[in-house]
Amino acid sequence: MNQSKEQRILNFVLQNAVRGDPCSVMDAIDKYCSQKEWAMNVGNEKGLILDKTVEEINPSVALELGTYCGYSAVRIARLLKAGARLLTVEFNPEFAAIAKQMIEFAGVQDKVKLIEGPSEEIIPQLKKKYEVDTLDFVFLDHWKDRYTPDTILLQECSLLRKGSVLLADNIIVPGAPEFVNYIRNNPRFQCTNYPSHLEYMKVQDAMEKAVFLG
Ligand SMILES: O=C(NCCCCCn1ccc2cnccc21)c1cc(-c2ccc(F)cc2)cc(O)c1O
Ligand SMILES: [Mg+2]
Repeated sequence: MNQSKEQRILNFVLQNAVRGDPCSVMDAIDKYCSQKEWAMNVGNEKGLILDKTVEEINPSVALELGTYCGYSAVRIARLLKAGARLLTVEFNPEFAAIAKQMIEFAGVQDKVKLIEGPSEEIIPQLKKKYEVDTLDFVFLDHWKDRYTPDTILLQECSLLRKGSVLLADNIIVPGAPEFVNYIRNNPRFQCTNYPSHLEYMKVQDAMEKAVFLG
């Protein structure tokens, strides 16, 4: 049974990165996906925007929608203070299995809770089943047509508080036009656009930050 691309990425990390060193894991994934096989990790250029946003907020509780191979989960978790945690949601069981191994190899497993399932099912469970009060930070990187309904669902579930920060990937490619329209015209959010490039490509992309005003 021939391997998936995601398994090849994990194997490259296991052979080329240093166990317990998150940066070496990120570097190995970026090296493989820029030189061998493209993959939809947030990458190092947009990753720096993600880093700065996480460092600015210093979240106690963060949510990621769209784990994929775990690149951004490792990227976020490495910056979290003692006792802080990242909940990351992945819909595809194969990707979740790869991400679990990636997160453990990077040594950030104590800060990360990987949850398998669709966001519309998981978000309503966060308070009771996952003991979340409110979310300090949310990274949107899953189905682009779920960014808006899930942002609405987060509000309906009282998971956002004054100052909660959303950061959305792929505003240009593949694009999230409905989300951009929703969030920029919503008086309860203060938005900032961060032009960048599609991971590993010379193609324009952007991230959108939205601060919930309560
Ligand atoms: O599609 C993208 N990501 C989403 C993958 C599927 C998410 C599924 N999923 C995960 C959790 C979850 C929870 N609930 C419901 C569904 C859920 C994506 C695509 C591109 C891209 C692709 C081709 C191209 F030519 C250019 C760009 C680049 C990116 O950076 C991306 O992020
Ligand atoms: Mg993305």
